[in-house]
Amino acid sequence: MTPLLSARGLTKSYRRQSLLRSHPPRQVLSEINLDIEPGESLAILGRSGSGKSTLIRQLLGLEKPSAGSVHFEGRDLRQLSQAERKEFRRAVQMVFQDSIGAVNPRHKVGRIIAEPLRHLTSLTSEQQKARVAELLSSVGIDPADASKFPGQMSGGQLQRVCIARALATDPRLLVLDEAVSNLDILLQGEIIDLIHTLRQKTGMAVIFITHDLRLVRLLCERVVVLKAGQMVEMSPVDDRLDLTSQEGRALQDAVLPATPR
Ligand SMILES: Nc1ncnc2c1ncn2[C@@H]1O[C@H](COP(=O)(O)OP(=O)(O)OP(=O)(O)O)[C@@H](O)[C@H]1O
Ligand code: NI
Repeated sequence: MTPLLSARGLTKSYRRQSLLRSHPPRQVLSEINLDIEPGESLAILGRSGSGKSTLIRQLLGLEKPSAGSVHFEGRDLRQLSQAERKEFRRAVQMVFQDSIGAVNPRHKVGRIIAEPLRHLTSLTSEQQKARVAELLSSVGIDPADASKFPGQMSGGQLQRVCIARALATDPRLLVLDEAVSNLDILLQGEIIDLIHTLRQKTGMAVIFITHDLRLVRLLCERVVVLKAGQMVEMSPVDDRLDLTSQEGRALQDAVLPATPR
């Protein structure tokens, strides 16, 4: 089956600006090869600064890689037609870590969630309103809050608004970049149940960027470990989650509670 997304030789360097002298560009992703299969659930682990968000920005066509390519259902992102790009935007949705920065503070919650419906679907405004109410309820927010501004919502509520927005177009791939880590445990459970149900209902694939190995074990079938921009491990996830690479083991040991001495 054709992968949803296929990265080959994905490399990214950033020019380091400095007034005094020019530095050689810094390579932060090196030669990543990764396929995302329809319906799968993949975790991307790695220390802070290891390249997780940079990898996602390349995979989602939000940035141009310095080398390598990304294919969406077999089509090179660089050669998508207008219509194919619109379909790509509809099918692949993302929730960023920083939801406050991801919304327009002057737009009401209902308009924020309806954004992708307006640009990427042909729903009438009545149908959009109904879909927004359905989405708000599905993330545990009162549909009446559609008339609130972001400034009237808590951080956790806003994060759920962003998750609702990402789910608005029934995506085939949802990317969550540390998107539940700052929700309280109860809310995390509700969002994880929602994603689990959606995956069963619609076959939606999910990529979790997370430091939370509990989440990986609960929801993911495969895990990729990044270290300084390189993929150092790709393993299946079973209930034990036994990472094999040195970096994977270090991440695992770092989070397991120290065994009582
Ligand atoms: N626009 C940019 N310009 C220069 N360097 C960048 C840019 N974006 C990311 N980097 C660098 O690339 C490396 C990877 O950053 P990235 O945000 O992908 O890490 P991460 O794994 O998502 O980290 P975290 O877990 O803290 O979110 C970091 O060293 C970062 O400083
Ligand atoms: Ni990140």
